Amino acid sequence: MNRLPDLLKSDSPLISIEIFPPKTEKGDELLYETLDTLSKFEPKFISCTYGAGGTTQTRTLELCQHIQKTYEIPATAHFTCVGSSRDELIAWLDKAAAAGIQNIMALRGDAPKGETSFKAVEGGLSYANELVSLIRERHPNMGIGVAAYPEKHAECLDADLDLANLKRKIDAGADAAFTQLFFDNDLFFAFRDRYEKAGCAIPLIPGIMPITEFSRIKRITEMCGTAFPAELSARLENVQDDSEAQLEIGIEFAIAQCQELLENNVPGVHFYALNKSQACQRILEALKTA
Ligand SMILES: NC(=O)C1=CN([C@@H]2O[C@H](COP(=O)(O)OP(=O)(O)OC[C@H]3O[C@@H](n4cnc5c(N)ncnc54)[C@H](O)[C@@H]3O)[C@@H](O)[C@H]2O)C=CC1
Ligand SMILES: Nc1nc(=O)c2c([nH]1)NC[C@@H]1CN(c3ccc(C(=O)N[C@@H](CCC(=O)O)C(=O)O)cc3)CN21
Repeated sequence: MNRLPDLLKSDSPLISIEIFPPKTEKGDELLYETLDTLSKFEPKFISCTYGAGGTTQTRTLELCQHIQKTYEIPATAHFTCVGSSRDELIAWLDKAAAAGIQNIMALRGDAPKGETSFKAVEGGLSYANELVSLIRERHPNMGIGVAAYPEKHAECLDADLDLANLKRKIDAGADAAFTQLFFDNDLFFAFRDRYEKAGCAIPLIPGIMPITEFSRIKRITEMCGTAFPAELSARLENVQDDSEAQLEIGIEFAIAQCQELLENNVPGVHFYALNKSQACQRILEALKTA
């Protein structure tokens, strides 16, 4: 009952949380605190990134096991094609399944730091749809999430082509699509219309990143190719030296954003909590009482 297709059958929205493996002891402490706090809201799953933003690939499975054992919340392991041959990918998938992981976020992955474009290794895979096919072939019962880009993936020159590439991942057997983070709901709604018209039939779940600090969000939106509304940017710039005020603006914005999405029938919300608890805690509290 912990696989994505089962989790999606529930009547309540699919609330999920994304974290990343820290590199330092202090980072570990922050993560464990965050998990203690956010697990109380009983998210349907907690996902852990794999080599994202220059972080490590080696701790994803260990942290997923920790989540399942400590909180009895299903974990979703992110997995990418970066740096691995087909045989190495298969070995990791077998290890994940043996570790009790029942859901995988199947990604191509970003180019490693310092490199400008993604290059498959010899005997490796080039696109996420190939990874979805490989998972379906080796582990037919695995729940599979894939990434969707309301504002188009930065490398793809054409929005319709990018949508066709998303459709390939769906046709290969993905169970749900999770969007890149965005701040403009109208962009999401326009994308959802195109997604449905293109015959994409699996649940499309918006990915939301609460703003916690202006400098961090600027760096992350650049990495993700996400538009930042001018009005929001101006409001944050006005309080450049006041981190409390930035956090408050971020929380208020995210609550309103999530409420509008839920009023417009999204199947859930995936939170890019990224090891911070405070903003998500306040947002989840507000959504519960709304
Ligand atoms: N490491 C992690 O945990 C996470 C990584 N990501 C990032 O998402 C981005 C890409 O990953 P995915 O969306 O899974 O990649 P993808 O393979 O779906 O798409 C990558 C690019 O290739 C194009 N493309 C896809 N399939 C194609 C095909 N068969 N033929 C020709 N072109 C094709 C797409 O339009 C896109 O521009 C990366 O930037 C990835 O790192 C997102 C979330 C978490
Ligand atoms: N292109 C792309 N790549 C991704 O990896 C990715 C997306 N998009 N979109 C959604 C989420 C956001 N991701 C992120 C974003 C930021 C950090 C991050 O804050 N990293 C730390 C690194 C800290 C460390 O090295 O320990 C940071 O402070 O930037 C991690 C994953 C992963 N996902």
